[in-house]
Amino acid sequence: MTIMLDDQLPNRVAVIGAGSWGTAIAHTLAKKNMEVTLWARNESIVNEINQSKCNSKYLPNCLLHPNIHATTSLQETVDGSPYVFLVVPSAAMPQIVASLQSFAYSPMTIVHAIKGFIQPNEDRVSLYLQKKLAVNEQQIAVIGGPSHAEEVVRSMPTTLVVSSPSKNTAHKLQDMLMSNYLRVYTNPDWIGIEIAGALKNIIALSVGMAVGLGFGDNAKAAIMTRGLAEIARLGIAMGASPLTFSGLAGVGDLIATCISEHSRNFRTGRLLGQGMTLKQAVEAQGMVVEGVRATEACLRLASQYHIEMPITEAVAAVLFEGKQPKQVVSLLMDRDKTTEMEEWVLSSENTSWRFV
Ligand SMILES: NC(=O)c1ccc[n+]([C@@H]2O[C@H](COP(=O)([O-])OP(=O)(O)OC[C@H]3O[C@@H](n4cnc5c(N)ncnc54)[C@H](O)[C@@H]3O)[C@@H](O)[C@H]2O)c1
Ligand SMILES: O=P(O)(O)OC[C@H](O)CO
Repeated sequence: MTIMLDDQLPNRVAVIGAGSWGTAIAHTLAKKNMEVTLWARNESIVNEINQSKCNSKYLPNCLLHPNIHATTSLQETVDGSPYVFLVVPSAAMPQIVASLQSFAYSPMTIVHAIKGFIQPNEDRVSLYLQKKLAVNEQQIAVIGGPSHAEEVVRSMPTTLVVSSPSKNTAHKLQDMLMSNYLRVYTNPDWIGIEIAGALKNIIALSVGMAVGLGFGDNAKAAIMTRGLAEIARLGIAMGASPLTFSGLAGVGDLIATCISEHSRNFRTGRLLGQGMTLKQAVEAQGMVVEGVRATEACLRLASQYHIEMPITEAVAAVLFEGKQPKQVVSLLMDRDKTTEMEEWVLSSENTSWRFV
């Protein structure tokens, strides 16, 4: 394996967000000999990380690398760091960005690992960063792919995908993150990676509901497959490459999220299927459930781009219209008959295999 030598990696990096994924990314970078400053908004989490090398709320029973120093000061976190990893829930972004603006932060490279859109305009995170910070697209990168923090922090084999309009940045990130248990691919389609990462959470909610209702593997496979079809339809309309949806950020992350006990989205859906209210099911996680906000954002995007998204609509009916998961099954099963190939007809110039 050709991996960049330690002296070619930055000495210092910053990670904003000490939840599960921010902490796991900080640990990963620290293990590659980088000094990591990790921002948490909560003083008790900062103290626990600095004193006991633990983040017991988000990653219980994990010993974190000593190269991690936590702080509640955002300015201290980013000062002198050429790479800033942004790993907070999408809902926290306006607040974080406003704080960065308050000390006229001018970043070198921002790498985000956020799987959601920024409301009220349903911006992709990279677009939001360009609008709000003094940063051009060459200075932004995104991390996607099937990656539960709980497994990464335990050095369990995992793949990620990184993307940036700057090829150098993508390759640098690949070197910064890659190790004998973490294999990192590059992919030039950062639009597709952002969209796939946000939308798979909606499908995981839906698979969770099906499991909560007692349905079987046929239903899970159907929702994942047709879910991927609707993710790809919207993604392609928004400028993504169709190929990304068959890659790690697409089908890879969809599988990891829809089948895993680690997934907060899957577990929330399952509790909804078992009869809990949305509030109860989300509170039971104690962590972010990005799929709820993504459903709202996705419905607006689907309407803007004139894309049919029946599974997302069914999830929205449960989340926001008080419908029971059992009631929306017929919304999906009783629709007009159709062809499986319709998205390709929409997306391809190749007419040789169309049913026309
Ligand atoms: N957990 C994973 O395995 C994983 C993997 C890949 C991507 N992600 C994505 O990473 C992002 C962060 O998720 P996470 O799993 O680390 O979340 P989490 O729920 O584990 O932690 C969220 C962190 O953000 C903080 N936070 C919440 N609201 C905030 C606010 N308004 N301002 C500042 N901080 C706030 C919380 O205190 C907490 O430290 C999400 O978009 C998620 O989809 C998560
Ligand atoms: O726990 P979830 O549902 O937010 O999913 C975590 C990651 O995105 C899986 O790749």
